[in-house]
Amino acid sequence: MTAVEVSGLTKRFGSLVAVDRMDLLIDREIFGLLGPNGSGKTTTVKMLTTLLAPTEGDATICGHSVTGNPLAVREQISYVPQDMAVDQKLTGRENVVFFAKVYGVPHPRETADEALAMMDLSSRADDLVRTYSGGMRRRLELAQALVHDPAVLFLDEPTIGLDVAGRKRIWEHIIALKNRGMTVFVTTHYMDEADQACDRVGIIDGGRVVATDTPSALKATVCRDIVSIRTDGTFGGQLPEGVAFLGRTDDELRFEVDNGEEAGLSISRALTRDGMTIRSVSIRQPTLDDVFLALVGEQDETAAFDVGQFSRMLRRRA
Ligand SMILES: Nc1ncnc2c1ncn2[C@@H]1O[C@H](COP(=O)(O)OP(=O)(O)OP(=O)(O)O)[C@@H](O)[C@H]1O
Repeated sequence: MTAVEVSGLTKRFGSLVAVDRMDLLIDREIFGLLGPNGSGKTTTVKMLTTLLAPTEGDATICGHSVTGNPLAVREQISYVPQDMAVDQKLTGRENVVFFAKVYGVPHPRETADEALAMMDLSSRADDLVRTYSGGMRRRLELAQALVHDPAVLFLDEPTIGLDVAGRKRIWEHIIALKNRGMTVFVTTHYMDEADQACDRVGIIDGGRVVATDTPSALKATVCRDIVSIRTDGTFGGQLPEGVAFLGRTDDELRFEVDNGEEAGLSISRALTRDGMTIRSVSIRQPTLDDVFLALVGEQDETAAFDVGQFSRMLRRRA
């Protein structure tokens, strides 16, 4: 039975279509839902975790309908939102045991210890959570989510606010859970992490899934070299033959070309002729970020990232 089956899932808020006729099949894999701010990721996760009723369509989790049998769905899933509550005045173990009791797990203490061990937290289990690093708190949240042995784990931005080492470790744990047979549905802003860790990704824009595939298959759709040029000035759009404009982020223009080394020079000349100042030129293979840019288009980096939400997250993890 497919772990997650989404069919025509739609959510409208008044005239706004937040999620538009989504179809997905996800099973025993890490599936990353990627999209800019406001594209419908959280709304999707809320519908799949039975926290929000769809306007149309349905989804099943391990065969149970989110609309028809939400209680059965809840038995099969865990959801770790960005702002999950852990009690800082309790120890790690006390937090996880509390969760195990809430779920009615038969042996809460033993189950909590297993979950803590799985997240490499046994040695710090009796320390107060307020002494934990951000990465440890995130692992504690994962341990809490594991106490009732869910078939499907939903994670909202699991690595946001963590340092590089903390992020790497969280992904190692997520991959280990997948290898134990769990299905993991994750939302993230970090393309490089999705590229490395996700078996498949779905790119959502304006509530519509515009592409679903493995990161390598998606990158293969942008099969040429990428020339990325940092500039000042306004891009006039005049380009040498064979050069396709991929998009821009801040002061960086990206182009898709057959031969990066040859094209880098001719594009630079064309931009200079337009009165632009070239700051740097780099040539590389396509990344998932290029695919995202090609499909979703120009992103305002400040809008694509909720600074207030991020600051609250950092304070919470401090
Ligand atoms: N309760 C609500 N009432 C009205 N509109 C809503 C509600 N919840 C979400 N929306 C709108 O639905 C759209 C999708 O929002 P959603 O939170 O799902 O996006 P997202 O991709 O998760 O964004 P982010 O990356 O910021 O979390 C947005 O335009 C948002 O403003």
